[in-house]
Amino acid sequence: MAGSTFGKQFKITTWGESHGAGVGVVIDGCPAGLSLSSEDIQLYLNRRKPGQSRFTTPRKEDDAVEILSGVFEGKTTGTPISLVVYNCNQKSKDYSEIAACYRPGHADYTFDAKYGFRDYRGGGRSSGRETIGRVAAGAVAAKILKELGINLTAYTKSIGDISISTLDLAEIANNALYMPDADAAAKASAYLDTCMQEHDSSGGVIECIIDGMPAGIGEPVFDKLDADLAKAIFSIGAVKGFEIGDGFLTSFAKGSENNDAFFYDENGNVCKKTNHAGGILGGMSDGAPIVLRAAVKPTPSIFKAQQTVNRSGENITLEIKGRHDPVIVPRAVVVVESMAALVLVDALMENMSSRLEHMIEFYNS
Ligand SMILES: Cc1cc2nc3c(=O)[nH]c(=O)nc-3n(C[C@H](O)[C@H](O)[C@H](O)COP(=O)(O)O)c2cc1C
Ligand SMILES: C=C(O[C@@H]1CC(C(=O)O)=C[C@@H](OP(=O)(O)O)[C@H]1O)C(=O)O
Repeated sequence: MAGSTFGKQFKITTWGESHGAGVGVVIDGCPAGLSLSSEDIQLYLNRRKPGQSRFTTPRKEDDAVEILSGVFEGKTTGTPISLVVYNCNQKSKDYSEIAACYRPGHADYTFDAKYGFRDYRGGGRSSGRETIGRVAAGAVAAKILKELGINLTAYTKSIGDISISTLDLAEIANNALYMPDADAAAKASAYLDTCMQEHDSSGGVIECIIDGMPAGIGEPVFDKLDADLAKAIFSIGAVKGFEIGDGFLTSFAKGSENNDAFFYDENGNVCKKTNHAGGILGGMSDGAPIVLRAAVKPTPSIFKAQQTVNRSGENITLEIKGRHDPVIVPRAVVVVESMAALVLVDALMENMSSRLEHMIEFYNS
């Protein structure tokens, strides 16, 4: 199975299945000298782990991370960092019927079409559990970014048609939905309760704001910063839409409305009066905050009866059993933040070879 490796300089390979022994990641290309502990990583994993509230899968996992390599005396050594989380609460019996049929909206059919054989337990490799490796690596990337004064903040922007109308950052960690608006969180919770009573699920939108990114990061043409971010975010299961800045809304605007006017601030820095571009122009950061959004579809495994087919050529009615997220959005907030962090670290590393004068300065210093 190819495609489990992401990044060029700061490279990650995730591995593992939802009902296998465990899941994890190998990070290759992390610079030596970063202070790193399992607690740094655990803080991120705790935001993603199952069983956090009535709006997450009831599967009980601590998702406790172990650092197997690459860290010595509390600091990264520059060698591969291997991180593991053991699976402790698999209930594979729930998947005995799914082994012989295809859940609408999940990857069962396409896995069978490709490989002719699949680990059907818990969705195998296509489980949301695969994102543990991404988040563990994202925690390391975010720590590097912090050293450079770059900070990422992600939150739930909407659930169903209930959107935030305030951006109270202190509120994000106060509600189970990671919404920066207590009123919207209360309304969204009531909506999700109704969805759950109806044995249904909901989608929503995640927004991520990145502050402190210097201008000029990202490679023109194929490796544009926005293109790399799009690939990173689209690689998360259940993500069906991606936007930078005004995104799809730019199609309704006129050039005079959409262009962000430049001006010099009192220190002579180039600034913009608005940020419709979402912090990226020509595939390179423009110094304004990078603003991206991901649209997340409703959880495919719902308890409502659904029409599908089995592997014996029959049309059947499927009633899924098991433990599923009634909404993926809140658990995916930290996954989006982590994937964005991975892209930014990689782009910053790539950029170190963009100017001869920088190389001379570095090697002669
Ligand atoms: C954090 C996270 C949790 C998820 N939880 C579930 C779940 O409980 N049940 C489910 O059917 N799908 C869940 N998914 C979504 C599936 O993994 C995803 O829909 C599936 O792999 C098919 O991929 P696609 O939706 O991108 O086409 C989750 C995804 C993520 C990122
Ligand atoms: C356990 C997690 O979420 C799982 C994601 C998932 C899916 O199909 O994506 C299906 C369920 O798997 P299982 O039936 O094996 O418990 C969720 O519980 C996790 O993300 O850590």
